[in-house]
Amino acid sequence: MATAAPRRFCRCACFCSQNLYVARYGLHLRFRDEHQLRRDYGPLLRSRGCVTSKDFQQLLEELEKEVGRRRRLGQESAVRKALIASSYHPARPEVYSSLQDAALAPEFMAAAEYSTSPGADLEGLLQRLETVSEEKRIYRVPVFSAKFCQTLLEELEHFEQSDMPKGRPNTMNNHGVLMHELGLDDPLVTPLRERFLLPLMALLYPDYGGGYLDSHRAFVVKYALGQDLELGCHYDNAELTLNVALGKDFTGGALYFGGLFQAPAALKETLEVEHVVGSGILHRGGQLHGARPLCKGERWNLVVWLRASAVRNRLCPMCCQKPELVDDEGFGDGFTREEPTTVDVCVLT
Ligand SMILES: O=C(O)CCC(=O)C(=O)O
Ligand SMILES: [Fe+2]
Repeated sequence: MATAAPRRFCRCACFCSQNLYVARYGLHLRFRDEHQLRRDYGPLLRSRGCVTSKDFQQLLEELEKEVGRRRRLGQESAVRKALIASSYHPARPEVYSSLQDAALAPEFMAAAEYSTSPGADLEGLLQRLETVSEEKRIYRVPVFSAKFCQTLLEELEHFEQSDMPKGRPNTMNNHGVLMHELGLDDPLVTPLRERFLLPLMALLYPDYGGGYLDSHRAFVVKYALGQDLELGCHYDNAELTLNVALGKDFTGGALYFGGLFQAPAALKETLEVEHVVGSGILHRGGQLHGARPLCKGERWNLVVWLRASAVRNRLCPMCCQKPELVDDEGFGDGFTREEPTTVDVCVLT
C-alpha cells in the first residue's frame, strides 16, 4: 500500500549568498566569507570608497547581518503564520472559505474551461484573452468579480490595520501582505493555480513550464502617498507571473516591461501597461519590469509568482546555475529534490 508523502520544497543557496545590495557602494555582491569578499571585490570596493579597515569591517558586519536575516526568513514567516492562524479575527471570513466560482470573472472561467477542453489550442485561447504584446507574450484577462475585489480589499485593509506581525512581499515593498501568512494560500491561491492558471499557462507558455506549475509565492503589494510609490525594474523569481489589480481608485502606477533579463539591451524599448481593476496581466517571470510612481489614491495588486520545479530544478533563475538545494518551509522557492512522491508504508512497519 502506498500513500502520498507531503512534498518538501527547497530554496537555492544563492538566496543567502548572492545579490546582496550595498547601496552606498552601488554594488550587488556575492558573499560567502571575508576571504572570498577580499579576493573577489577588494580593488572594486576600494575604488567605490571602501578604503579603511574600519570601512571593510562595517561592510562585513552588514553582509553577515543580511545573510542571517535571509536565513531566518522562512522560519520567522512560519511563526507569524501560526500566530495569525491562532489569534487574528478576520473582518470578511468568507474570503477564507474555498474559492467560489462567483469570485471569478466569467471571462477567466471561460478561458480556463476552454483550455481544458479536447482540441484546445493557443489560437483558440488567444481569442478569449487580450493580447497586450504579441512580441513580449504579455496577456490580460478579467480574473475576479468587482464584488470579490472589494471584499478581499476590505479583508486586506483590516489585516493591515491589525497589530498582527507582517512579513513583507520583497525588499522593495514595505506595505503589503504575504498570502500564505494570512492563510489565503490554501483556500484561494492554490485552487486558482491548480484549476485555472495551470491549463491557461500550459497553452500560453508551454516552453516556460506553464504545464508543470506546482507551487507559487503569492503576495499583495500596496502603494499609497506617503508609503511606497513605485517599484524598481526587476525580474521575478518565477517561471510565470499573474498580477491582478484589486483597486482602489488610483492614477499612475502603470507597469512597464522591457525584454527578457538575459537579453542584451533588455530595457531599450519598454512597454507601458495600465491597470484595469479586476483584470490580471500574465507575463513571463524573466521579463524585466517595474511599476511607475503612483500619482493619486491607493493601489493594491495581487501578485502570484508561479513556479515549475521541473524547470527550476535544472537552472535557478536567480543565480543562473544548477540550484544548490536547501530545505525550506512551505513552498520554499519552488525547488524540489525530486524524491519519489510516494512512500511504501509497508517498509515503515
Ligand atoms: O507593482 C506591481 O504591481 C508589480 C509588482 C511586481 O512586479 C512584483 O512584486 O514582482
Ligand atoms: Fe515583479
